[in-house]
Amino acid sequence: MAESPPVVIWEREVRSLLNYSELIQRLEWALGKFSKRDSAEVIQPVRTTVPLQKHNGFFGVMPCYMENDGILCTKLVNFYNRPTGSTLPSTQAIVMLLDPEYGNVKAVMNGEVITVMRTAAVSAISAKLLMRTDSEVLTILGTGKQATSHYDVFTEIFKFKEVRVWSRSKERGVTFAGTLNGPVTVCESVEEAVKGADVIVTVTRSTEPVLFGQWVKPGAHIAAVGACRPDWRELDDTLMKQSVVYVDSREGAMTESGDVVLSGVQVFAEIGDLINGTKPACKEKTTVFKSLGLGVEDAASAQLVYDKWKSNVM
Ligand SMILES: NC(=O)C1=CN([C@@H]2O[C@H](COP(=O)(O)OP(=O)(O)OC[C@H]3O[C@@H](n4cnc5c(N)ncnc54)[C@H](O)[C@@H]3O)[C@@H](O)[C@H]2O)C=CC1
Ligand SMILES: O=C([O-])C1=[NH+]CCC1
Repeated sequence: MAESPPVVIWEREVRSLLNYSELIQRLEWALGKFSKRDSAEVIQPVRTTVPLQKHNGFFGVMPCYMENDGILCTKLVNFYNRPTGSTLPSTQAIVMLLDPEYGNVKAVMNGEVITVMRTAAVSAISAKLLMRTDSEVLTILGTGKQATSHYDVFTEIFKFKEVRVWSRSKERGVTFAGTLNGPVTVCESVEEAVKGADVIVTVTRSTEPVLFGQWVKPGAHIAAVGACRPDWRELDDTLMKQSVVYVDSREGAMTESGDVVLSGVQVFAEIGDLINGTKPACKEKTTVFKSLGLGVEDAASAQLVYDKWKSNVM
């Protein structure tokens, strides 16, 4: 009912309502709609970001309206470049689902779970579309929250023979390995971790390149998830220039991605173009999927949480 106060669906409940197979389906659907650039399907501007200079962070506002589907949503997200050793969280978020006709907020949800799960699910979609079918080795660079969700979804939906992980500190790598639901090889250096890898996920808070083209096997697929500011990098120019570059949003990449903007590469396609069949998947080439995170991904995920929550309470 329009007058009811918003329901609050928090961390544990959001986690229990989401699973990767449903999330992947919904996100493929949403990314395909986004790339049609049809305003009745999706209106989603590039995220507005307000610098929190004193705290080395950014406040992001991520609205999205899907008129044909009656979904109106916004995420509020704070993300920080915390100094090493800081115990403060690097991402905090809430997601609000609104009634587009009445204008009220229907639900307020924990946004951290949605953010870690939908980001990992979108990277998995990129790998489904762009990695070679004989891929055997997955490498994850970084050992934070996104590293965990990426490990979970990649090992759930693909069958890699080996998963490797690298952290700047070996000790953190070993601790991280102990938290996972499966085996992983902890590597001492990025070069060792990515040697011969078929799929590489970069989920660091680095602002300088950590992954260099000279180390990457030709034909590998890279899902680059960190470096979400125009002056931040995770990948070097060589890697960007030797790869076919896919993004979640062209406008987002040209505004927010240091790896795209500073290397001067051309974006080849959006992931939604692949889903819609309007651009090809160049699997035989080295491919980079530069992920920045979209409001439409949060909207589709939040609607899924809400639909499942409603079917549980009715
Ligand atoms: N593309 C997207 O949709 C999203 C991207 N992100 C970004 O993904 C990245 C990872 O996020 P979380 O896992 O939540 O962060 P986190 O703080 O949990 O983990 C970050 C990891 O990066 C490592 N790290 C920090 N500085 C580094 C450096 N200079 N070189 C190498 N490693 C370094 C840390 O040790 C840690 O392992 C962040 O940059 C975040 O802003 C977050 C949410 C969505
Ligand atoms: O999509 C998202 O929520 C974010 N992308 C970069 C930091 C947070």
